[in-house]
Amino acid sequence: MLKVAIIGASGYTGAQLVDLVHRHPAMELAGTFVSQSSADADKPISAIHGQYAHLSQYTLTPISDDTLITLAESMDLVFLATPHEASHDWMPTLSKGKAKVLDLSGAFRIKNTEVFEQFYGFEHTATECLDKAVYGLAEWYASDIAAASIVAVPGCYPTASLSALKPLAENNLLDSAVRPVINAVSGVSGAGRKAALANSFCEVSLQAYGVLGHRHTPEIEAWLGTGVIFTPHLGNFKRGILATITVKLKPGVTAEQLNGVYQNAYTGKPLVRLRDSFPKLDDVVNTPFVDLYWKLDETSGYAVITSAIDNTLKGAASQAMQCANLISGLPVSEGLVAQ
Ligand SMILES: NC(=O)C1=CN([C@@H]2O[C@H](COP(=O)(O)OP(=O)(O)OC[C@H]3O[C@@H](n4cnc5c(N)ncnc54)[C@H](OP(=O)(O)O)[C@@H]3O)[C@@H](O)[C@H]2O)C=CC1
Ligand SMILES: CC(=O)N[C@@H](CCC(=O)OP(=O)(O)O)C(=O)O
Repeated sequence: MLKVAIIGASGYTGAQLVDLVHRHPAMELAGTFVSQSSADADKPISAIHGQYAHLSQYTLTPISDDTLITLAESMDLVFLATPHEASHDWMPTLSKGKAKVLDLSGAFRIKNTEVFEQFYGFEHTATECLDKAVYGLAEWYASDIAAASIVAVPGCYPTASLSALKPLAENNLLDSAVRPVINAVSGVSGAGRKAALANSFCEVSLQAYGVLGHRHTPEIEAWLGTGVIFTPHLGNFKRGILATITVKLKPGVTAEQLNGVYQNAYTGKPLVRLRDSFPKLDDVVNTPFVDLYWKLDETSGYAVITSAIDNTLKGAASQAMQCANLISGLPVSEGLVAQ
């Protein structure tokens, strides 16, 4: 059995990982951690998340520098489900031993360190780790992930956006003069569990935010290889992301060609579902899938693609588990869906 620890286990994605690791046939959950000063220190996970009321055996232990060293030496896999800066600060210690580290934060997703100052508000100094980190978009970088010691699991909006756009970019179908336009709506769990006025029940009402300046714009652009216009929206629901993406294709691209490109990209990829109608959020909430559907107007060359995911699963925890499977030589969907 692979020995696994989760840091940030009380948060939305961390608790989701507790459940996934607990149910995984080849993994043993050997430690669940929170920050040193956590209000949830020493509580069982069952006391915080009612849906895990059956998991009272996992206690939330405050992390320390000594513990990080021990985890690096003794674990096979460590998941960091922590804020960007905590992941940034801890990665050098955690990645020194035998443990492979899967980081759900944004701290190691982009190679250009200027992005961190501009979009994340901190100076990136963990250069060696950043060099080593592999981007964990599981359907696209599987062989790199399998050989990695540090995986930067993609953000939720980038997962939805790149899953829809990579087949077009990789096959050189995008009209380079027109940026893809991504409009995406996320449930409030995307903002994490800690209280904030903007995310409180009476304040949330469908609204755009981060317009022309969200930190996921440089992440999408870095891994797509082209500029995009990305507009996130906060919706008054708990889970899920629905991204509606408008692209201009090169002259002469046909609907049949477009269908072929998606089929080729995702045949044999069990966690991508190519649909025959536009997916709705309920189709993917509480699942590890990304659902895609598209329509092309051959006359104008514009296509609209819809991508739907659960932000805490395919957008975070289950994609992290796909990466953990790949890094461990297991089938990518092990513990996620029955084949
Ligand atoms: N929610 C989502 O849909 C997605 C989240 N992510 C990323 O995943 C990571 C976790 O997100 P999410 O689960 O939503 O976050 P939450 O806010 O729900 O949970 C954060 C976890 O980290 C712990 N933590 C908080 N502050 C610190 C700190 N300074 N040092 C160490 N531990 C700390 C928290 O516990 P405590 O404070 O009690 O110690 C908690 O266990 C973040 O980097 C986020 O950006 C990525 C994709 C999607
Ligand atoms: C609704 C909401 O607030 N969503 C988050 C994105 C969550 C995510 O993917 O996070 P990271 O890139 O931070 O890891 C946001 O817009 O900041």
